[in-house]
Amino acid sequence: MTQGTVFNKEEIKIVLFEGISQAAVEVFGQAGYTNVELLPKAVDRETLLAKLSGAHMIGIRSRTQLKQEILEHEAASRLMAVGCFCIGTNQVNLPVAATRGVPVFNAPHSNTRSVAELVIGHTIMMMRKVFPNSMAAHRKQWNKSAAGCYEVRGKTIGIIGYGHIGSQVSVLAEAMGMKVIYYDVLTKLPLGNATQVTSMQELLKTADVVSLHVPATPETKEMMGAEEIALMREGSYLINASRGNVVVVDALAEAIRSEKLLGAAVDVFPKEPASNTEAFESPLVGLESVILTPHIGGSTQEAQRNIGREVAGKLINYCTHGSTIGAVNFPGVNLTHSPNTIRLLHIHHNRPGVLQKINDVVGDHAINVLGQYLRTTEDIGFVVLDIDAAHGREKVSVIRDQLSEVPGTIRTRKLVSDEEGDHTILE
Ligand SMILES: NC(=O)c1ccc[n+]([C@@H]2O[C@H](COP(=O)([O-])OP(=O)(O)OC[C@H]3O[C@@H](n4cnc5c(N)ncnc54)[C@H](O)[C@@H]3O)[C@@H](O)[C@H]2O)c1
Ligand SMILES: O=C(O)[C@H](O)COP(=O)(O)O
Repeated sequence: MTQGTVFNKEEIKIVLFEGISQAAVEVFGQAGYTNVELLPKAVDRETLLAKLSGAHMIGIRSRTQLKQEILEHEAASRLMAVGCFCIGTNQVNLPVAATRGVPVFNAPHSNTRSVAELVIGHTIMMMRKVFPNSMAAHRKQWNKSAAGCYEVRGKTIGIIGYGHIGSQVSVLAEAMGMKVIYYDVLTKLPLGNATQVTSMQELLKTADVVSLHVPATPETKEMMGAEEIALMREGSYLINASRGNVVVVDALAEAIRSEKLLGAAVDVFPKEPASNTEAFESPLVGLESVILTPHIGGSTQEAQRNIGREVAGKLINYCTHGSTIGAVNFPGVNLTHSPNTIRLLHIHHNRPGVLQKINDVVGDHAINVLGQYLRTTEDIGFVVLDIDAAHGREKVSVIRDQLSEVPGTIRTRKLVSDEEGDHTILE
């Protein structure tokens, strides 16, 4: 019989990469998770593997790539959950994480306002040529001129992707007197006086400023190439604060050089430096009507603090209670305290017969099951069994061992609660 390894909360190893907010460490600490290492930046592959070794949970932002090779590496064998302390989760191979029994959590809302504000800032800065004039002034050159400078009032902003960020850009842009049109693959409720258009082509032909707010998917990869830029109005502007590979950067650079576009603002790039010490390279470097920002759309104190709290909370809920609410690659089961129970988590491939086998194992033992939960996605099944602690840990360990033998099992975990129902020990 395998008893499994017992970990108290303070033994759960948590590594946070990429300068995640101290607020996360505080939230972990308040919940009893004190073994937290906070690294200031993204690390190279070797350091990543070294830090992963023995880690139960890790936190990353957009730079750390958790590819199949990393997730399947021996160093990641203890990895129980991943927190993306940002919105995007495209840096993680989500299906592989799921089939390793590793739920991935993110913060889908916490930095959206920060991005929307930056986009509005970019819009005004571009249309008033603030950056080239400011840089000239720093060189002691006085460029007082109205040439090529415009108010945003009365102009049309075209938003591609009307989700959490796009819709907030819509509200802020309208408050400044802009007309808002948007294109989305889904029918979205228009906020204020915004209007949904039926094709991206229509939007590109109409808008004075085009702002991209789509996720990184195979469909959005290079969705703004030379052909699409050619459809844009002469002398219009493009903003990309979504993901770098949504735009073909060479095509954008060419459109700026030919003055087809009067300006652009770009916060995300197909290739971004892994750390602040690495040089930034892009075909857009040196084009002064392009505002370049180093992927700082969500980089505000407010956003980072909120993200730190939100994602740390989700990881704690998973570790302590097995709750997967908010996971992007896993069936969502909302679990809380359950006094005097031993909770078994069974993660399995979602294929016919697994559930029957689980029930057979449980049925073979005369036990009092206080709660049973099941959620599935297309690929993954997640069963939670709350067993009366009166049956004792030994007996439940036998059941766990048998459940681990069920064909299709990915992973099992055992959480033992105290009288208050806090699952303090993980085996
Ligand atoms: N620059 C930054 O620092 C920063 C910060 C946060 C988020 N982001 C990025 O911003 C993007 C949007 O974030 P969000 O929170 O608004 O996402 P969201 O999921 O709320 O919204 C995305 C919208 O895009 C739509 N969409 C998907 N595919 C599309 C397509 N092919 N054509 C048109 N519309 C499409 C969806 O239907 C959805 O409405 C993501 O890529 C995210 O990673 C960047
Ligand atoms: O996906 C996100 O939330 C943004 O791209 C921000 O990423 P960051 O946390 O690496 O700044």
